Amino acid sequence: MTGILLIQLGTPDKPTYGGLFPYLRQFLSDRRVIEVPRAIWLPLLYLRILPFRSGASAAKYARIWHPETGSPLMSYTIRQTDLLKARFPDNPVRFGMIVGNPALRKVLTEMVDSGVDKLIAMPMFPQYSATSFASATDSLFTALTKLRRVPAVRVVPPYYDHPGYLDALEAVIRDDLAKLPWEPEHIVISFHGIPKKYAQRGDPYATHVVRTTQALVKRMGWPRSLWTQTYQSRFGKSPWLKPYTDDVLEALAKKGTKRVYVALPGFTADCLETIDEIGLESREVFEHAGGEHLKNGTCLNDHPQWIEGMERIIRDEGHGWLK
Ligand SMILES: C=CC1=C(C)c2cc3[nH]c(cc4nc(cc5[nH]c(cc1n2)c(C)c5CCC(=O)O)C(CCC(=O)O)=C4C)c(C)c3C=C
Ligand SMILES: [Fe+2]
Ligand SMILES: [Fe+2]
Repeated sequence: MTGILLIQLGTPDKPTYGGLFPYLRQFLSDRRVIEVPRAIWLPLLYLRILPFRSGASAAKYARIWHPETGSPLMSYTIRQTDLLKARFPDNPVRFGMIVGNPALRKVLTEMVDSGVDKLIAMPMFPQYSATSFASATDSLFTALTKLRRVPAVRVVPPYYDHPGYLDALEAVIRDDLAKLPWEPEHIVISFHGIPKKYAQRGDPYATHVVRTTQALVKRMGWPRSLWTQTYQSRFGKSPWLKPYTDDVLEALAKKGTKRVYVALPGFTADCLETIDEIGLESREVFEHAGGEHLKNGTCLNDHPQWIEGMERIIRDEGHGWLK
C-alpha cells in the first residue's frame, strides 16, 4: 500500500518559554540549519541563544496562538492533510514534523505498521534549500533508520515551478487582491532568507526563488516597476540573502509609497513568519516610515487550488504507485 507523507517544519507545542526551549533547541541543533562548528555553536546556543530567544519567541507565538486550534502552522497542516485524504481515499495520508510533534519517527512507524510499503514524501518547501528541504529529507531518512521494515521511498522534487504550485499561488494572490479595499502601489514578494554564505557554498535556493518570482509576475502581468523580491526572517548577525524585506518596505515608505501588498510564495502555510513578522512587525516598520496600508498576503493554506496543486505534485511523483 502506498502512503503519502507531508513533511512540515514544525511548531512549538505551547507559546511559552517551556514550549519554545525544546523546539528551538531541536531546530537550532540541526547541522543543515546551523553550519557553525559545534564547539563554537553549542556554548553559544545553550548560554546565549536558548535562554533569551525562548522567552522572546514565546511572546511572539502568544500573539498568533488561536485559543482553540493553537499554532496556525499546525492547524493549516492538519487541514491540508484532511483535505488531501479526500483526494486519495485508497491511501493513508499523514503529516509529520521535522521539529517537535508529531515526530516523523512516530508517524512513519504507524504508517508502516498499518501496511505502507511504498511512501511518497512531500516536503512543504517549494524552493529547495539545504536548510529546509534537505533538513526534511534528513529527518525522514534518520527516522527510517529506526524501522525494521523500511518502505520504498520517493520524495517529490522541489516544486518551485510546478504548474500545480504556481496555479495555486496565482489563485490565492488574486483572491487576496480582489478583497483588498485599496489598490496596492507596490508589491513586495517576500521569501524566508538563508545565510549568504550558504548560497555561496552552493545552496541553489536563490535560483529557485527567482524562478518562482519570474513565473508569478508573468502570470500576474505585473510590470517590473510594480514589484520587488525580498528576503525576510534573518537570524543572527551574519549577512543573509538581500534585499531584506524590512529595508525595502522602509525605503518604499520613505519614497512616499502608501499602500503595499506583501506576497509570501515560499510559505505553504501561514505561520509566525507571515502573520507576526510581516503582518505586525514589518507593518510597523512600514507605518513608522510613513506608509499607510500594508497587507501580508495569505499563504497557500487550505485554498482548494492548493489542495489540487498538492494532488498534482504527488501524482507526478507517484506514477505507477497510485490509482
Ligand atoms: C539559521 C536559522 C534559520 C534558517 C537558515 C531558516 C531557514 C528557513 N526557515 C523556513 C521556514 C520557517 N521558519 C520558521 C521559524 C523559524 N526559523 C528560524 C531560523 C531559521 N530558519 C527560527 C529560529 C524560527 C522559530 C521562530 C523564531 O524564534 O524566530 C517558520 C515558522 C514556524 C512556526 O511555528 O510558525 C517557518 C515556516 C524556511 C522555508 C527556510 C529556508 C528557506
Ligand atoms: Fe526559519
Ligand atoms: Fe522570524
